[in-house]
Amino acid sequence: MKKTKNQILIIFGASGDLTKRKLIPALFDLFQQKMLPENFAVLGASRTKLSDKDFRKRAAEFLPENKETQTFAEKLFYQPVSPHETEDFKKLKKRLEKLSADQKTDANYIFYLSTPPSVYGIIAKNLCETELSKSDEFFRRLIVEKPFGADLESARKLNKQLLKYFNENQVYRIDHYLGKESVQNMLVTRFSNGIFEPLWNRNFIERVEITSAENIGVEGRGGYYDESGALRDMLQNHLLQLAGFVAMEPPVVIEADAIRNEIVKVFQSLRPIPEEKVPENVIRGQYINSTIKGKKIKGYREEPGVDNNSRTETFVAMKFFIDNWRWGGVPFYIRTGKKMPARVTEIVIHFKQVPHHLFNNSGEQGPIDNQLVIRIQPDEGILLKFRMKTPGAGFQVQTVNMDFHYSDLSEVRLPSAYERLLLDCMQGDATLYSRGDAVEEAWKFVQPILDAWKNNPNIPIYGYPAGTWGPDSSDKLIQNGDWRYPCKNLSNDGTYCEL
Ligand SMILES: NC(=O)C1=CN([C@@H]2O[C@H](COP(=O)(O)OP(=O)(O)OC[C@H]3O[C@@H](n4cnc5c(N)ncnc54)[C@H](OP(=O)(O)O)[C@@H]3O)[C@@H](O)[C@H]2O)C=CC1
Ligand SMILES: O=C1O[C@H](COP(=O)(O)O)[C@@H](O)[C@H](O)[C@H]1O
Repeated sequence: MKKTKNQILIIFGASGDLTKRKLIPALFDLFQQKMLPENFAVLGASRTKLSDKDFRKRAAEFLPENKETQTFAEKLFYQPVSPHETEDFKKLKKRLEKLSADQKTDANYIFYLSTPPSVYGIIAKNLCETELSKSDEFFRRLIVEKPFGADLESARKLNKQLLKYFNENQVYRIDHYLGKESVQNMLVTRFSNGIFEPLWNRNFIERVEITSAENIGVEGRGGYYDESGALRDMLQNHLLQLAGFVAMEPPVVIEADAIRNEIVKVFQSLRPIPEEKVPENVIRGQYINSTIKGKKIKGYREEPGVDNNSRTETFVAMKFFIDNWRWGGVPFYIRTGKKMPARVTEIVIHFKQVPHHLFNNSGEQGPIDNQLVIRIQPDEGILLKFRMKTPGAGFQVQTVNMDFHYSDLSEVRLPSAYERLLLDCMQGDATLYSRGDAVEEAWKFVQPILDAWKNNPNIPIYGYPAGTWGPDSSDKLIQNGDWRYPCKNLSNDGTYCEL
């Protein structure tokens, strides 16, 4: 087990939603698992004037009411800081010196940027100018929340700004999908088994399908989401990273740069989709009102903070290719959307047909679809679908499942993505964080789509009733309309399901 040095985590934007809903609970879990260093403190920093006591009270909102919570809360402190006030940063520095001495934490600092991205640059600048960004003796790290830019140009600008004040190896760009256990397991599945890798290429794989469906809507984040949309919010980052893990070559070693080098190579091999080809390769949709199980569900345009005439996509599906030796000619299909029938993220590897169909007229008809389904969430695990003989006379065939669920492992506890990522950063491991060049490559791929939608308002945005699998037009993207629908209990009309 790696050693975690004594340190302080400073959260900018600590009065916000992410801090109380994700960061504090993740830290509490680490505390409970005894994975925090012996001497550790959290210093919340945002403009709202709060005392340590107020901050502890807010932080406890998503924690259980017990003695452990009280002990944990004693590690939480607060300092009002406005990103533009240099005086505040001087006070912050003094407070950190005092806190390090009182809590015996040493002057190892992680600065977590959980504010609107518009102030990331000024915070980095002020940290540098107060000499908090570098130290010969102690580590100084910067975690940057998403979104990392809104397009290629702004992402480049942000990278440039941050790298003026911090070195690349100090910057941890968070993509919480990489912190998911089942995403990391993809590396192990692929590279520690002899059976998958020989098949993992264009000779045996017909297509790859990645779905990340959410049954929730924008949940009070209408203002942010309406400026963003599914392409920026999910596809440019989380889903392309998943594609990177599926498509990458084996890294030389399991270390940050070795893995990140392979991811960048995948992104560099993405075949650009020129603006004029966007309509045939990328389908966008927006949920409209509907009735599910007798309950009326609002359409996206009725959500608070959303423009009544909004043309922001809440669903996007895309077909693309990776032009390299391993994947030449294999289509990748990605789709993500809000207000879909279920919360499910999975990767489906569809294998090619057998060269000759011996059992064509026996039992199940139609093409054989051998699938390896990597379930990212919920019910993390791996499913292999293959055909076997139905017991009895003749050669009737049927498809069966070999199904592994993480929950089958006894005493297994899956850490949350934020828990894993925070601990990694505390230990100086950037493997599961995005590197600047990869983020820019991903934006480079997505940029022509943003341009096409901006420059050509005639490209349709299809409505889809809340609670369905997106617009019908997205079916035309994939061969034979053949998306996998990862659902068990379909409603009578065949559109709504629960896992
Ligand atoms: N919430 C979530 O589930 C997720 C959030 N994120 C990202 O995390 C970051 C924080 O999100 P979230 O906590 O939801 O946002 P909130 O709006 O809830 O909180 C933002 C925080 O930043 C501070 N802030 C707001 N405006 C400014 C400003 N102009 N200058 C300085 N500080 C400001 C606010 O505190 P104060 O006014 O006291 O300064 C507040 O503490 C964002 O970048 C978001 O995109 C990413 C993934 C998921
Ligand atoms: O980054 C984001 O991710 C969430 C989905 O995360 P998950 O871990 O629940 O799959 C999404 O709801 C949000 O819009 C987006 O900003």
